[in-house]
Amino acid sequence: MFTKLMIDQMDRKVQQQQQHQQRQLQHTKAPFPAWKETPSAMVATGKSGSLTKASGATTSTSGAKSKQRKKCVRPCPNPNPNQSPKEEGKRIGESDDLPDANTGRMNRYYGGKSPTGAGAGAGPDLTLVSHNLEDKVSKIARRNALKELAAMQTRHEQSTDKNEDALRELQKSIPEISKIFDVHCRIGSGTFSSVLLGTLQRERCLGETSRRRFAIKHHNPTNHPERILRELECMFRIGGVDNCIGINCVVRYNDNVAFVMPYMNHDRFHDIYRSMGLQEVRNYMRNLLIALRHVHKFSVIHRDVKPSNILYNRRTGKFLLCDFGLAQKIDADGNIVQANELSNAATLALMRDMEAARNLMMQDGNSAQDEVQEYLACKHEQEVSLRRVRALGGGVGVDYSLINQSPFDAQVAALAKKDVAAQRADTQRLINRLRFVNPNADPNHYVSPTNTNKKEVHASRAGTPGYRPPEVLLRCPVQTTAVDVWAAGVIMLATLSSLHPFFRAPNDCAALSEIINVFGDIEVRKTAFMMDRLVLLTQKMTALDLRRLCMRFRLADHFLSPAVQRRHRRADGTVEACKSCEQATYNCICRHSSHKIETYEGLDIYPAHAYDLMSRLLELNPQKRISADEALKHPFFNDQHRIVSGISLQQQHQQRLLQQQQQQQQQPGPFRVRETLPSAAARTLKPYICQTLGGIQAKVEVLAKSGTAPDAPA
Ligand SMILES: Nc1ncnc2c1ncn2[C@@H]1O[C@H](COP(=O)(O)OP(=O)(O)OP(=O)(O)O)[C@@H](O)[C@H]1O
Repeated sequence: MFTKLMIDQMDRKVQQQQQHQQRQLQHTKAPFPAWKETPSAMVATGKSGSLTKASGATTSTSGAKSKQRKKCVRPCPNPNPNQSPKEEGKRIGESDDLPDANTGRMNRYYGGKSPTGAGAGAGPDLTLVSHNLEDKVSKIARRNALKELAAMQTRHEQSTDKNEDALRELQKSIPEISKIFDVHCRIGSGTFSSVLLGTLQRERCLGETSRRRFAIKHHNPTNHPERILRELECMFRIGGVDNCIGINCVVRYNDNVAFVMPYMNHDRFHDIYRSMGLQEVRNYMRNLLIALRHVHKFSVIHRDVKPSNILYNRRTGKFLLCDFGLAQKIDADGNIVQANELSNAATLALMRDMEAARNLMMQDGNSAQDEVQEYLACKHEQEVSLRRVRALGGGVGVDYSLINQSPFDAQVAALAKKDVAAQRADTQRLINRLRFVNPNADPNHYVSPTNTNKKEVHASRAGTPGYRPPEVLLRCPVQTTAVDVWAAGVIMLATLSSLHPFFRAPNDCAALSEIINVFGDIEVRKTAFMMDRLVLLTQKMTALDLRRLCMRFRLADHFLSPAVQRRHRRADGTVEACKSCEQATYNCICRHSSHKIETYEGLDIYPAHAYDLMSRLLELNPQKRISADEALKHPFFNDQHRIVSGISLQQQHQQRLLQQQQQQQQQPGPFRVRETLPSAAARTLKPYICQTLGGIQAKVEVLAKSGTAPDAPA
C-alpha cells in the first residue's frame, strides 16, 4: 500500500517535472527563433549521451575549430581529480540540466555565453533538441524521484519497522510470549534490550483500562548470560519495594530471555526537568534516595543511575528505579563479586524461586484501572490549583510547572532581540567553559598511578558517561555504593541548574575535565592523590560556586538583565569580566570570589539546604561522600525543622508533628503552589553533620547553657 502510494506520488512528480521542462523549452525557443546550429555542433558527452552545445560553434569544420570545440565541450574541469569519470559524468549530467534556482531557466552549459550572445551562431534542429531534452529530463526526473522515494521509504521503515521488528523479533525468538501476552508496541529500547508493552491474553474480555499492563524486556541475544543473571537476581531479591522495580516472571527460550515487569506510565525527564518546582525536586530526590538506600542495603551498586532508568510519573508521583543490568555486588572488603562467582546452588535456588514467582505472576502487576483513577484525580487537583493560581494573578509563588511557563520565558518575551542574543552568547560561553577540554590532553593517558612499581588492579568503568564519579574516571579499583550517590547528585545538579545533560562527557578524559571545570583542579588533584593517582593537568581551574552556577543557568534573565548590566557598565561601555570564570565581575560564579557580586536575594526558589545536599552528593572524595541513608536525613527533606532555644526538644517535636499534620490536610496533592523563600532566608551553606538525636540534644544543651540561640539545624 505504502509502495503503491509512493509510486503514484513519484509518477505525479515526474509528470510535473516534464510539464515544467516543456514550458521551459517553449520559453527558451520563443525568443530566439533565429538561433540555429548544425547538428555537427552538437557533441555527445558522457555515457548518458547528453548533448552540450559548444560555445562559439560555427559551421566551420576546420581542425583547429573542431579542437577548440572539443575543448569547449567540457562543461567545467573536474574539481576533484580523484573522482572517477563515471562520477564526473553523473555530476555533469545532473548539474547540467537542473533548472536554475534564480532564473528558473535550464542550467545548460553554453561555454560561458548565453545563447543570445555573440557566440551563438547557427543552431541545431530544435525539434530534435527538444525531443532529446525531454527524454533526458524525464530520465533525470525519474532518477531523482527514485532516489527520493528510496530515502522516504527508508525513513518510514526506520520509524515503523523498528517497532514491528521488535515485536516480530520477540515473537520469533520466544514463541511462548505470544501464547500468554498480547504484545502491543515497543515502549523503550536501550543498548542491551528492547522493552515492549504487553497485556494478558486471558484479560482480553476486560475493558481497555482494566487490563493489567506489563513491560516485557527482551534482552538482545548478544547480551552476556552473566549480565542477565545479575539483573534478574537484583530485581528478584531487591526489587518490588522501596521504589525499585520488581519482576513478575522470566521467559527463556534457547538463548533468548525476556523479563516481565509491571508497566509504569512515566514522564521523560527531558520534558519535565525545567519545570520542576521545589516540592517536586524534593519528592523526586527523596524517592531516588529511598531506592538507593534500599539497593545499597544489599551491598549492591546499581551503577547506572540516570534519568532514563528512573520511571517517574509526575501526575501520580509514582517512582521506580529500573535497569539493574550493570549492578554489581560488593563483598565485605569492598571487592566486586562477579555473577559467575554465585554458587551453583545459589543460582539454582534463584531459578526455583523464579519458577514459583512465575506461577504467582498473575496476582501481581499494576492495574491500569488504578492509574486511570489516579490520573483523573490528579487532573482535577491540577485544575483546582490552576484556578487558584489564576485567582492569585500569577507572580511570585506560582508553580510555573502548572502553567508550563517559567518566569524566565515570560521575561525573555519582554526583552529586546539584541539583549536575548547577548544573553544566549553569554550562556554559550559559560557552557563552553564547563565543557572545555585541553586539546593537548591525551584521552588514554590523563591519569597515572603515583607508584608505578605497584601492579595495577583492574578498575570497573561500568556506567553511563556523564554520570561516572571521579573514582571511576580516576581508575580507582575500590569502588563502593558511593558511585550511585554521585549519579544522584548529577541528576540534582541538572534539575537545579535546568541544564541537562549537565556533563556531556564524550569520553572519560573529557568527563574528568568537565568535573575539574566545576570543582577546580586542586580538589580533583587532592582526591586523586588520596587514591594513589596523579592527574596530568596543564591548566589550573578555579572551583565554581554550585549555587550561583545553578542560578546563573536557571535565572539567566536576572543575571543578564540589561538594567543590572547598565549599573555595572564602565565609562567606555564595557563590563569588567572575572578572569577565572569569565563572567562579568558582578555575576562572578567562582567559589571564592573577591568581586563585589549581585546576590539576587529572594529570587531562588530552592533553599540553601538544597545546594548543601547537592554538594554532599557531589563530594569528590568517595570516602567523604554522604550515603543515601544519611542524605535522607538531610534538612533539605525536612526544611521546616529549626531548633528553637528555650523550648524543650520534646515540645518542638510535638509542634513539628502538629505542623506536619496541618500541612498534610492543607496540601491538595502532588501539585501545590510553589513555596516562596523569605528574602532573609539563609544564603550560606551551613555545614551539615548527620547527628543522632542525642548529639543534637547535647548541642542544644551546650548552647542553652552558653545563652546563644542556634538558628539552624545542627
Ligand atoms: N517497567 C517499565 N515500564 C515502562 N517503561 C519501561 C519499563 N522498563 C523499561 N522501560 C522503558 O524502556 C527503556 C529501556 O529500558 P532499560 O533501561 O531497562 O533497557 P536497557 O537496554 O538496559 O537500556 P540502557 O542501555 O539505557 O541501559 C527505559 O528507559 C524506559 O523508558
